[in-house]
Formats: sequence, structure tokens, C-alpha cells
Amino acid sequence: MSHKSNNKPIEAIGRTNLLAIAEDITQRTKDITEYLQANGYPQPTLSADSVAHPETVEYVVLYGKLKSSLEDLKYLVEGPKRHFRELCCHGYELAAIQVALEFNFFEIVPLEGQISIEDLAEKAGVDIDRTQRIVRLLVTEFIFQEPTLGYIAHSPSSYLLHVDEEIRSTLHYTLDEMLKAASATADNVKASPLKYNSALTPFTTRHGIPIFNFYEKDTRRSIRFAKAMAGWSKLNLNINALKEAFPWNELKGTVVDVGGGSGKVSITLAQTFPDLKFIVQDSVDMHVAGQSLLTDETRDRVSFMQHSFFNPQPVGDAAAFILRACALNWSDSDVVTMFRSLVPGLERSEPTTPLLINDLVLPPQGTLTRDFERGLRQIDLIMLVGFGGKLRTQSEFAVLLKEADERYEIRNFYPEGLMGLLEVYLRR
Ligand SMILES: C[S@@+](CC[C@H](N)C(=O)[O-])C[C@H]1O[C@@H](n2cnc3c(N)ncnc32)[C@H](O)[C@@H]1O
Repeated sequence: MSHKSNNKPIEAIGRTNLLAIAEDITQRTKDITEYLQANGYPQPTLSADSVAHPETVEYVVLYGKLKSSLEDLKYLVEGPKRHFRELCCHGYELAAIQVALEFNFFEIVPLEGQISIEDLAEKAGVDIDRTQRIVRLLVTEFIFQEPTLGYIAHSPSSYLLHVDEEIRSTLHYTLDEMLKAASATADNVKASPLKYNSALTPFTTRHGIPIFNFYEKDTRRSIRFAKAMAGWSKLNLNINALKEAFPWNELKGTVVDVGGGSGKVSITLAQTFPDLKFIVQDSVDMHVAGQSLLTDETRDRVSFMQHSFFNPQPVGDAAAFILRACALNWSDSDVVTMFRSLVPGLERSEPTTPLLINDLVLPPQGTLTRDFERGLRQIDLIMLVGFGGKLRTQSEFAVLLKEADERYEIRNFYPEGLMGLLEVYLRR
């Protein structure tokens, strides 16, 4: 069966016809090859410093279609036993990455060339036997390579963790405090099987303390969490909707970035919009983490303020309020308090001042590809495990805004990948 249309869904060619799926894979691989050629990208290689893959929407669509077909074929040919054999061992692979991160394997393996397993073990302070067992499992997952027997070099994935501290922090916080919390999920559900108590998450079951209190008490992990959030943005939470959909050029004055973490988003916006100033608020004192990210062109225009978004907003006369990737961390009643606490700030600003809620917004069920849905559902579970939060649809956001204050109105919605931007105003 020949398959010529680029957009024909796999369902249309029969999800269980192995050769039809394989032909679809060939076609989609050709589409990607042509896209790379036409846009001046080299073909991907396994060399450690291979050039980054395109981040464009077109590439994401092409890659998503190929991935669906690859997954269909893999599942069909391996069958349920092999499927579970692989799945049930993922935890051990994560354990291996956990050790590699904790003992700095990614930084110790040099950018170029290779290091003997003995030297890696010595520099990491781990015995040779366990170093070798851990690193060799990771090699099978494209993390590190062993080009010469007994010598370890970077793969593209381990190279990324060597050069990018923020993405490394994302992996590290995920495989340290979050993986430990995830392992307590069934115990947490057992404690309250019929009703989810958002104040008692699996994180609290495992660590004995809610996540943000945990970071308030642990400065080292809180700095890593701030870096992890910046890394997470690179992996998921693109700021395209926030940066490109909204007409920032029309604003003058100071933008308040509520729950802004270390200020990564404000700093990026400040670089693009040189007339705007930013105040980054967070309940954690982000002065130290934030200062280290400032550049000469942004230093005078981005400042940091410790403030909880559950308390009335102290800043007025704002050009805009940003609430980015915050609502998803909290339960409905907390989000209502968060939205209501912004009202004093909006009331003391011009009626044209927007509240820009930039968050993961769930599209209606049944409209997503499997890959997209899995990405969103994974984040929904991160919220369940760590934060007592959840992902919401646009209409769920509208209900919570109205509950916080009748005058809230969503005037625009811009979807963008997994993220969406709600442009909200307080009617006067
Ligand atoms: C997922 S991060 C998002 C950070 C940033 N807005 C971004 O998009 O990268 C959530 C942020 O909310 C902050 N946060 C948690 N509780 C808070 C509170 N009560 N008041 C203000 N910020 C809070 C956390 O410290 C963290 O920086």
C-alpha cells in the first residue's frame, strides 16, 4: 500500500498493518530530511556536539508524526510482555541517572575526548565497579558513549547535561526530590483513596513537608529548583505565546512578574523590550539566584521582591502583571485566592492593565495526538505528586477567575504548543 499524503494520520492507513506503518515512517523521515535540507540544518549525528535540532513549530509537527508511527511499530512488534519488561525497568535507569548526577559524572567526563572508567570513578569518589555498571547502563540509553573499551565519552545527551547547568538541574531535581516523592504516590492514595487532599501530596508523604516549605528550608535545593525551572522552560514551557502573541511594544512602565522564580522570563522579555522595567516577585528570596542571571543590559531594569501571591498585591501602577506557570501548581481554592490577591494591584493600575496568565492549558479531550497528550498528562501527574495542583482547560480558568472576582474577563486566548496565554482584564 503506498502512502503519499504527508498529513494522512496513521489511523487512516491501518494502525496494525506493519508494512503500512513502516512505509509511513519512510515517508515521514523523508519529510524531515527535506525540511532540514530546505532550512539549512545539517542531518543529525551521534557526535557529542551535534548542532541543536530545530525548535520550530513545523519541525515539532513533523517529528511528532514520525514519533507516533515509530511508537506504533515498536509496540506492535514487541508485544505486551516485552513492553512491560522494558517499562518496569525504567525506574532502575532513573536510579542510574540519579547517581550520575549526584556524583557529577556529566561534568567530569570531558567535553572533548574520553576518560577512563578508573579516572571517572576516582574523580567522582565512587568505586570502579559501581561506576562501570551505572555508566554502561546509561550508554544503552544514548547517555554517554564507550568509543574505546573502558573509556567514556559524551553522547549528544550527556554533552547537553555537561554544558547546560539549567537542564542538568531539571534532571537533578526530578531524579532527587521528585522521584523520591513519586515513589510514595500509591501510599498517598491509600491514605485518602476517595478524595485528593491537595494539602497532603505524595511529596509531603515522602519528605514530611510541603514542597515550597521544603525549599524555604533548603537553600541549596531551592537554588537548584530555580535553575531547574529555567531548564524546564527550555524543555517545555516555551515563552513564545507570552513573548510573541502579546503586543509588549504598546506597554510603558513596570511589569510585575508574580511567582517569577529567578526572573528568567522577565530577563528574556527585558532583553527584547528595552523600554520596560520588571519586578520579579517570589515567595522564595531570589535575589542571589536572580542576580546571577542578569546581564549588563538588564541589570538596571529587573529587580527582585520577596512576596507571596497569596497576600494582597503591594505593587500598583503596573503596566502588566504576569502569572506564569504558577496556577498549575495549586488547587482550585488556592488559585482563587491567588487571582483574588492580584485585584488590589489591578485596581491601583490603569483599567487597560492586563493580567497575563501564561500556563499549560489543556485542550478539549480527544483533540490531541498521543505524544502531545502524554506530555501534558505527565505534567498533570507532576502536579499531583509534588504540588497538589493540576492542569486546567480555558473554561476551568474562566470559572476560577469569576469566583475570585466577578469583574475578571478573559479577552484573548493564544494557544502555543503545550502553553497558552490568557489575556485577562478587571472590568471597571
Ligand atoms: C513553576 S515555577 C514558575 C516560575 C516562573 N514564573 C517561570 O515561568 O519560570 C513556580 C514559582 O512559584 C513560586 N511560588 C511558590 N509559592 C509562592 C507564593 N506563595 N508566592 C509567590 N511565589 C510562589 C515558586 O518559588 C516558583 O518560583
